This record gives sequence, structure tokens and C-alpha cells, in this order.
Amino acid sequence: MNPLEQADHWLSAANLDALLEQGFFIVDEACPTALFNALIEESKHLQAEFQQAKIAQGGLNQAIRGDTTRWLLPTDTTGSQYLALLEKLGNSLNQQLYSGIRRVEAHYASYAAGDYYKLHRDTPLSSHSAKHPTQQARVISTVFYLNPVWHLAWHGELHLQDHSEQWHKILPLPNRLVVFQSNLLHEVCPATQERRSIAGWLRRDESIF
Ligand SMILES: O=C(O)CCC(=O)C(=O)O
Ligand SMILES: [Fe+2]
Repeated sequence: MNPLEQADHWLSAANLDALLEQGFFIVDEACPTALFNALIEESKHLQAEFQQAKIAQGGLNQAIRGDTTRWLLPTDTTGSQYLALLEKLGNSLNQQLYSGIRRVEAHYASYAAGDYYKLHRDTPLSSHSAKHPTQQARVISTVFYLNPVWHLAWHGELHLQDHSEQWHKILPLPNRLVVFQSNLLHEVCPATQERRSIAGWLRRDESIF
């Protein structure tokens, strides 16, 4: 399969329905193995560039989230391929739903054992969107797990509330992608092992750069 066709496979009719009805869907074996392994390698290789993550309001707050992150750049050999997949997903969503997605952003994230990210939504009003409160910048959130193995007993679940207020515990299994509406409540539970991922967002606004 051409790697970019991967994003079409992500947005099957059943997954699109789940996104609209429940607010999320999960794709296992989301990327070709070679790309999955290369993303793990790149994430580890860039470890020295990871920084303490900021909370959406802008500040550092380790009582809310403990992970470290590094934005994927178009110049990253492997990260750029993942960004292209997210763009393709955004284009497919625009074709199917007129969702108005204009750009994507994603960061490599690493949670050390014991780190967590407390209950939150990915759509706080930024100083820009506060002036345009109907325009939420982040529309769709994605998380792709970069753990080569993961055991139930290690925890580190993504705890996600769907549109019917049902809670789901989603393990960060190897090569698993979770796609959800950015306004859903969710949290990252602490794990007993290091937990690596790429968190990405499909956005409605234009780049400010
Ligand atoms: O890693 C996860 O499962 C979710 C991460 C998250 O909620 C975020 O980065 O906003
Ligand atoms: Fe989040």
C-alpha cells in the first residue's frame, strides 16, 4: 500500500460513523511496520530535544501534565511522513464532512513511569480564539502509540469520555492510533513504564508562522 493510502484506511465508513456518533475511533496496526519502527527510532534519537510540556493555557504545570515533548518538523526524515498522513486524514475529513481543517501539528511525547496528564479537553479558548469563541482551533485530536510492547498491567491508559458520557480505557498498544473530537474529556493515567506517543491535532485556523 502507498503509505498515504494508509490514511484512507484509517477513515473507513465504520470509523467515520464512530467518529460522528461516539466521538472517537481506534485503528490498530495503523502504520506499516517499517514506518512504526522508524518513528520509534526518530523519537528516541531526538530525546535530547524533548522539553517539559506546556498546558494549553500556555504555562508549565507539572501538577497537570508530566510529559516531555518535541514538535514534529517538516524537515524530520520520518516525522514528516507522519505529518503527511495526518494532512491526508484532514483532507479526507474535509471531503466527507466539510470540517474546515486547514493545518496539522503533532509532537513526540514521552511520559516517564508515574507521569500523567489530568482530565482535560484539547480545545481551551486561546487568546486568539477567545475573540472568536465559535471557532475552536483544534477540531480533531490523534494519538499514535510508539511503544514496541505494552502489557495490561503497565496501565498508562487513555481514559476518554464519549458523546454519551460513557468512559473508555484505551491501552497505549504498539502501532495503535486513536482519533477523537478535541472537545471530549480525557486523561492519561500513570504507567509503570515509559510511555511514548505522537499526539497530533487537526486545526481549523491558519498557521501564525
Ligand atoms: O497520550 C495520550 O493518550 C493522550 C495525550 C493527550 O491527551 C494530549 O497530549 O493532549
Ligand atoms: Fe489531550
